[in-house]
Amino acid sequence: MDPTTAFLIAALMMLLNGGVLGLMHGDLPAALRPSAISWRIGTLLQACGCILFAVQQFMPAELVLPLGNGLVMLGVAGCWRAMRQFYGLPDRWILLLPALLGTLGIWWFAGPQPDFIARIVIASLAWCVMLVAAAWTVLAATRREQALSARVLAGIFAVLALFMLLRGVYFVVMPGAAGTIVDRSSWINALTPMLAAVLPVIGTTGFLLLCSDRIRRQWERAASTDYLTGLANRRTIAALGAQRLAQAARGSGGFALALVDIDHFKAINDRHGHEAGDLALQQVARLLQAAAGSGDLAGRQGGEEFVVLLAAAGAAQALAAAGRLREAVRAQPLQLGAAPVAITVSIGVAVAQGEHSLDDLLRRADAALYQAKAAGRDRVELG
Ligand SMILES: Nc1nc2c(ncn2[C@@H]2O[C@H](COP(=O)(O)OP(=O)(O)OP(=O)(O)O)[C@@H](O)[C@H]2O)c(=O)[nH]1
Repeated sequence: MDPTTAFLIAALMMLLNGGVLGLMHGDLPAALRPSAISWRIGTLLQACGCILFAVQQFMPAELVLPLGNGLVMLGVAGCWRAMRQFYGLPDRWILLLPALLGTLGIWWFAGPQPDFIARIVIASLAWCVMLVAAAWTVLAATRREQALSARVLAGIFAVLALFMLLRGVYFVVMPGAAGTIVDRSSWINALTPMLAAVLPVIGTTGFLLLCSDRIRRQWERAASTDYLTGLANRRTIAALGAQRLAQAARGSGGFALALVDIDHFKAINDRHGHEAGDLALQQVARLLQAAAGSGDLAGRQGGEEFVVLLAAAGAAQALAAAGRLREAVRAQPLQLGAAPVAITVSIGVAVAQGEHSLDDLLRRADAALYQAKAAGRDRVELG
């Protein structure tokens, strides 16, 4: 296929893909929309640039080359910006610098000082800088958010950067290979529009997968954690507790459960307001999590009641761990303005003894908690 037709087909594919992303825009969560808009603008600019490349024989070179290259490079900058927005990184005007410098260089070597090789080198460099930066943005983020789609997208950026680099080197090493980028005699010119279409076409699919992966993770997090404290919620505790109970029943590791209840919590709400009550819950959650051992898991059971799954070999170890939880909460009063509010917790502990139901263990811990409350609160009892 000749490069002109290839550029036109590539532009059409880019516009169609941008259009699909546009149709899905309303379904994306508000937080992802700015990034999706930047990606769409990026694909649109690249498509416009490709159309100009396709019709470059019919227009003056000093106009069409800086304009076409400028549009494509700004489009790549748009995709890079989209990635930064996706990962919550700040907007920086410097993101536009490679595209602007590249356009300026191409204008200079198309008009005042015509030089095909210089134009290719400048365009290759500008592309490489932006693509490597975009790949780096995505790869750095995948350390926090491990998504296969992110790796695929980073791979697309990296492969394109490599192609642009090799293309630049090819034209420098083979100076007579072609006179323009739509010259049919060069095989690399036939490949260029196809590879230029990879980012706005395949990359758009990767971008949509990235969005759907982010949405799935957010839903999973929302379904498994408590919205107020960020701890595991009752559903997660039930699932993980049942797992650990089964492991303990098979003899692989001891397991105990601590049911932690804030003392006189209603009084905090009544005296200082519901918001202060929420702050108290958040503080207790933080302290329990910090005091829990590496193999333990703290969760919010509901209201002012927490559960800590303890990797404890026996009653003595479980009581010691629960004692540390109680001390940690007691040691840090809630700072509400000038007056610190003392917070204590009562804890009921139950050690797994071959039960097969977490509810049985919870019932024992609840009975122990009742004893702790009845015995004056701020204490630990074994069930
Ligand atoms: N601020 C706030 N309060 C909550 C939340 N969930 C439950 N509560 C309140 O927690 C209080 C629980 O009070 P009670 O069950 O009487 O227990 P208590 O005052 O802690 O007394 P003891 O457990 O006997 O020491 C009620 O006033 C609930 O309204 C919440 O998410 N935020």
